[in-house]
Order: sequence, then C-alpha cells, then structure tokens
Amino acid sequence: MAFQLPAELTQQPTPFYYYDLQLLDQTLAALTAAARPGNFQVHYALKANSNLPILQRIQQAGFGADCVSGGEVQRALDAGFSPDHVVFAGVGKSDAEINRALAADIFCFNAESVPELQVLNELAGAQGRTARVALRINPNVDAHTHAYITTGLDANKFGINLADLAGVVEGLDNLPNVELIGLHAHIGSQITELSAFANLSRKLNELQTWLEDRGHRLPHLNVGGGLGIDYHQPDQNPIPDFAAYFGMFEQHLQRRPGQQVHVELGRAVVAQCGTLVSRVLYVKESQQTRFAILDAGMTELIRPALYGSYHLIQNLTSQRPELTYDIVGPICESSDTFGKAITLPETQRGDLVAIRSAGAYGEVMSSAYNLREKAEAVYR
Ligand SMILES: Cc1ncc(COP(=O)(O)O)c(C=O)c1O
Ligand SMILES: N[C@@H](CCCC[NH3+])C(=O)O
Repeated sequence: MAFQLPAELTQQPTPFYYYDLQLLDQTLAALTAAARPGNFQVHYALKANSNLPILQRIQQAGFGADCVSGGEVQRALDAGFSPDHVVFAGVGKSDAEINRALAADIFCFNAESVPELQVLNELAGAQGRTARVALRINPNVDAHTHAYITTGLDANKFGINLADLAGVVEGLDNLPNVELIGLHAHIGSQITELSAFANLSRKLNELQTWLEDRGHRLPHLNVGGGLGIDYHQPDQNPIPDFAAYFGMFEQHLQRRPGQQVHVELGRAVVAQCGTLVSRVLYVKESQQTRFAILDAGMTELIRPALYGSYHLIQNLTSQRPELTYDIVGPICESSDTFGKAITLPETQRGDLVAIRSAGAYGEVMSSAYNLREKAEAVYR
C-alpha cells in the first residue's frame, strides 16, 4: 500500500518523526508468529529506537530488551521490561553502569573482554552477587554489509577473538563471582544475505562442542540481531521475512535440549514504521544541479551522511511531472545530503517530503549540531 500521512499531520510543524503504530503492531505480530514463543526469545535492541511509546508496545508484545548503556538499561526498566528479560552488551561498560545493572539483577551481561570480566567479578563480589555472563565471541564471520556496521570480523573491536577464547575460558576459574551461562555473537547490521546466519550457526556449533569438551554446558545461546530491511521498497515489503531468518537458525544451529536461543533484533522491528517528514525550504538551481533544500538534515537522520545509505524520498504534495534533484538539508556540511539525482514530481517551496524507513537508527542518532532543536515525534 502507498504511504499516506494522516491528514491532520500535514499541518504539523516540520521536521518531525511520524511513527505508524499500526505497522509496528503488525510487525510485532509477525515476529511473534515466526519466533513461536518458547522456541526463540526476542530481545529488542533499544539502540535502534528507544522512544517510550514504542518500547512499551514492544514490552507488552512479550519481548525482552537488549541494552548497550546504563541509560538504555534504565530506559528498558522504565518502559516496564522485567530485569530478567534485560541483557547488557557493549565493549565499554563503565563501573557505574555495571553496578546499576547488577543492582537491578538483570538477566545477563554480554561480556566482551578479559578486563571486563575481571571488573564484573570484582563489582559483583562487592555487591555480594554473581554476574551471569554470556561471552561475546567474535566469530570472524563476514556479514556482507557496510564496513562501518560489520561487527564480527577479527579486525573489529567487538567480542573475544576465537584465538583468545581458550585463555578466557581457563581464566573463568579465577572469577568466582562470574557465572558463565552462554555464548553471544552479533556479526553486523542490515544483513540481507541470510547465509551469513548459517555461517554464524556453524561457528557457534563448533564452539559449543569445544566448550562442552571442557566441561561447560551452556543453557543459553544469543545469536545477535542484524536482519536487514528493504530500504528501496518499504511499501511492498513493510514487514521483514522473519520466518526465513529464524529458519536459518532452525536449520543450522545445533541447539541442545532445553537450551534457550535468544535473538536481539533492532532495525527489523522498528525501521519501517518510522518516517522523517520535512518541508522544502528552497529549490535552488545551479548550472549543474537542481537542489531541493529541506528543513530536515543530517541532524535528524545521519545515515545517508554517515554510511551513504539509501532512504526512499517521496514528495507528498506535488503531482507535477518529474524532475531530478539533489535532496539536501540545511546543515553546514556537504555530506548533509539525503540523496543525489533523485527523481521527484516537480518540487516547490512548502512541499511536504517523506524520508522513509527511518524508524531505526534515525531519531536515536540525531544531534544538536548547528544548535538545532530536536524534531518532535508523533505517533498514530
Ligand atoms: C550487540 C548488538 N546486538 C543487536 C544489535 C541490533 O542490530 P540490528 O538493528 O541490526 O538488528 C546491534 C546493532 O548492530 C548490536 O551491536
Ligand atoms: N547505526 C547503524 C547500525 C549500527 C547498529 C549498531 N551496532 C545504522 O544506522 O544502520
């Protein structure tokens, strides 16, 4: 179905984020059906979008929370997620963040290095607690995605390299306040070649056997997130193919009886329900290029400037014959460009423009650069 902005929002001051809660609910229902509760547990990755109204719906749909900072752990608890459905990952957890998460008795820390394990052990001991830990391993599996959002290659900062794993596991004997409950891996984001998840599964199978040979049985496996979405055709494919995604793990991951398998999807849950709505300030024609200058910029949606990402751009006002535009924002950076040589119906000052698939890593990555005010979020 073609995108439609609710009529009353055409008068809303721009730029703003519009979230389609009906589409979010449909996505959550599709995800629930594909995960078959009890088969896979989904921990939504808050980093994709941590707005309370969105989190509350996700929590009410029965999902847990994957957090990457103390702020996200707190937000998850505020949104109503139970601590035993909260996990905390990240290469650089501060002592204050760890202490807060220990005190809240969250389900698990995804630990990414030996020094972090030592700090977890020390801080848990000081609180008279045991930190439940999944070792985040770096499986050296290529996710075939943008280099900036690949996380599971040896050169990346994330996780414990396989070559170091033996030493890390041996060292656990000296960490009495740390309980190993599982393995965690996350190989990257916006993954559209699902075979990457088969490769990840095979790596996890090997590691699991290797750990069992050393006396470690793991009640818990966390295969990360990363499922990509269709940025080019959001209306044709508003809901990702969750069944195909889980199917890869069902087929390739050798799950032990009774073992929990967690996934932590972010983008696939919230990207398509969010749209950045902006107004055309000026159309400026130079000899070479026709620019449509919007009142939204990289401060509201940084993905095109940061990764050269594509977002579908639509003029919601004009039905005139088409022309070609570079669509840019008002920010004082040449990379403040949403798209080059984009075909749109002839565009004029005052036209409303939709930048689609912006619900994930859009509003959360916004900044106040150039002393910009934060764009409002509206929910329908
Ligand atoms: C550890 C971890 N888990 C989950 C996610 C969520 O990923 P995605 O939004 O691609 O599903 C990320 C982000 O890439 C991550 O770094
Ligand atoms: N922020 C990125 C993805 C990184 C995900 C977090 N590891 C994006 O916009 O696509």
